[in-house]
Amino acid sequence: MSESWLFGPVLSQLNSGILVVDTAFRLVYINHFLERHAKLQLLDVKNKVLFDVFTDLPESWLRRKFETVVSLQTPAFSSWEQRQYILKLPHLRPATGSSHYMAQNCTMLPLSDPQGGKYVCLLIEDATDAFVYQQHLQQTMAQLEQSNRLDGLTQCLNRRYWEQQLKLEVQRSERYQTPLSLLLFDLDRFKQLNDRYGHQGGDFVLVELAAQVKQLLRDSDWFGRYGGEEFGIVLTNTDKAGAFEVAQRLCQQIANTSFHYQQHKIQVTLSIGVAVLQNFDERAAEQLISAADQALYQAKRSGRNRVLCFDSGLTSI
Ligand SMILES: Nc1nc2c(ncn2[C@@H]2O[C@H](COP(=O)(O)OP(=O)(O)OP(=O)(O)O)[C@@H](O)[C@H]2O)c(=O)[nH]1
Repeated sequence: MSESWLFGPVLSQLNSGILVVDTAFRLVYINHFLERHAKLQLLDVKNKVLFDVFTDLPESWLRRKFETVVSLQTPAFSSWEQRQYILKLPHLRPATGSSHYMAQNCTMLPLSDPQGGKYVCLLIEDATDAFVYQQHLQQTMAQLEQSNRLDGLTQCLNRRYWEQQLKLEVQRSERYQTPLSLLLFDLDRFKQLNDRYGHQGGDFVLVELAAQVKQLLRDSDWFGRYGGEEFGIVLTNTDKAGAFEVAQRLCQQIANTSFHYQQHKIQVTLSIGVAVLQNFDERAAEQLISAADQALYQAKRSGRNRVLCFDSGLTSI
């Protein structure tokens, strides 16, 4: 008994693409799924060369694949992870991020007719759901990684990540014999500011200040929030003179800035401690922080709104 009554409806209802070519790459068959997605009719394309009908195909790759399938008489596969699609077909989903085309898992099957004619059948399975899911996952992972590094309020680096970078920079500095400096700065009389403008006013100043500071730094510097209103900057490839210059510019620029909060113009000043990497033992990063912290403490004690450097003695500029 012939089963053609069965195959016709099944092939036309199938939610996967079927395409058959002979050994000269002439189209023998496409099913309804492909007619619909590629906006073609089998009658119009039958006997035409595959690459003339689908002009975007990876021709030389596909020729090699099909020839191997015919000569070895074994199937070949291509997943969307290796090659997102073979046939450039639009997908039917509303928004899928970076791709407008259907991601595909493809199987290439060797076929023979009763007269011994050879063919390749390309089965195309729509894998766009898996592709979209993976994209969302990657985006979420990237966002997570980002938020793991940043301080939630000011969007500069959080202390943990900043300290990791400081340690790495100390090692790099040792390996390449380059100078490394550290600034620790703290807002002056920030408690008064909070008392006067409320905690939200204080937060506003921290956010705006961080944005200003970022603009003054190089991409290679590491700017992080060390604690409440205390921040640290690792200045790569920067010696004492360079670090002083950056610190002073920062100090002056912030002192000359007004932060506009509600109807208020808020002025703040910074005290900054500077330290330069001098030894390379395993506690070098901690010692550098401690030296900058001592300089910062002295800057506070000697009147605030100033830069002090820690070296053999504490030097004011
Ligand atoms: N708004 C706001 N305030 C914070 C935050 N973190 C810490 N603070 C406040 O910062 C203030 C720091 O006060 P102090 O350590 O006394 O220092 P100061 O008033 O800045 O005085 P000096 O450092 O001596 O100039 C405290 O009132 C903290 O509550 C924050 O995330 N947001």
